[in-house]
Amino acid sequence: MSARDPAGTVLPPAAGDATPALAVAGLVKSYSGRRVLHGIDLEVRRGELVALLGANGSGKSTALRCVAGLTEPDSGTIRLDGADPALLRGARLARARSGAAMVFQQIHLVPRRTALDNVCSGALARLGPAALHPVFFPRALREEAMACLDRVGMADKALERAGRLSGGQQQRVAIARALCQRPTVLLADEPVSALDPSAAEQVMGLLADLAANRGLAVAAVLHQPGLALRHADRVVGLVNGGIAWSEPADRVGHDAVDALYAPEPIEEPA
Ligand SMILES: Nc1ncnc2c1ncn2[C@@H]1O[C@H](COP(=O)(O)OP(=O)(O)OP(=O)(O)O)[C@@H](O)[C@H]1O
Repeated sequence: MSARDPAGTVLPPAAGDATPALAVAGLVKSYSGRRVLHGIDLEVRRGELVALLGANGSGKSTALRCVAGLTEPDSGTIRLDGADPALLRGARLARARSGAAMVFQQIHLVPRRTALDNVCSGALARLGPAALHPVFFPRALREEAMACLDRVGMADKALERAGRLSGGQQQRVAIARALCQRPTVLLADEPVSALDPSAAEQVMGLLADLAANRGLAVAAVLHQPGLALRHADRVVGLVNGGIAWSEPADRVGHDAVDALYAPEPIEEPA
């Protein structure tokens, strides 16, 4: 079990804690008989931001969705904090699953509700369906949600309706909502694709900060190699459902990035 601060955020591990927050091995997934993931291996440690790059259809989102439990893999193992959700049932399964929170390009806040109420709903997995309705939000949850908003620099917008916030602000609120789930692993699927360059830099800086200073393990699918190289600790390149390379960000060369997006050679007729 990871150590947490009073607001529930994971703290950096004690020296010597070798269990990766996320360990994926041999992940295989097919849709309608067509294999789209060919045995993915991926580890993300607490304190680390890993960016996944690859062309459209290379399997990045499918890999994240398998980790989040939104898609069932054909085979392979996924361990969250050392536990394999596929082997768990009931409350233990729910606890393991809530260890991985996800944010998306489409932010999916409830626009009529305040930022604070949206963040409180991140506790749904812990508190049950009652957490869906603001009338039932306990005071301690509201305080925790405020701490999460503060962490993403949005405390001053807590009582603003979510629909009135800018795209970048909404994504920050969505990240705060994910934090309110008290995850160890934060999965971000194209978190900045809908944002302007300045907001994208800020949100990526926030994700890097949550990894470096809050001990979260962050895996982010990105379509902007520059953002990946600037903010990630490690970059993983996917090609056709397989991992082509995995390197510390400061060792990734332009050629390796360009190769991910090279068009498939057109086969000449015989
Ligand atoms: N629900 C689904 N049903 C059928 N095929 C799917 C489904 N989801 C994804 N695929 C297919 O799986 C392959 C990998 O898709 P995936 O969305 O994981 O790729 P991606 O790298 O995230 O792409 P993009 O950058 O375009 O979002 C694609 O060929 C896609 O068409």
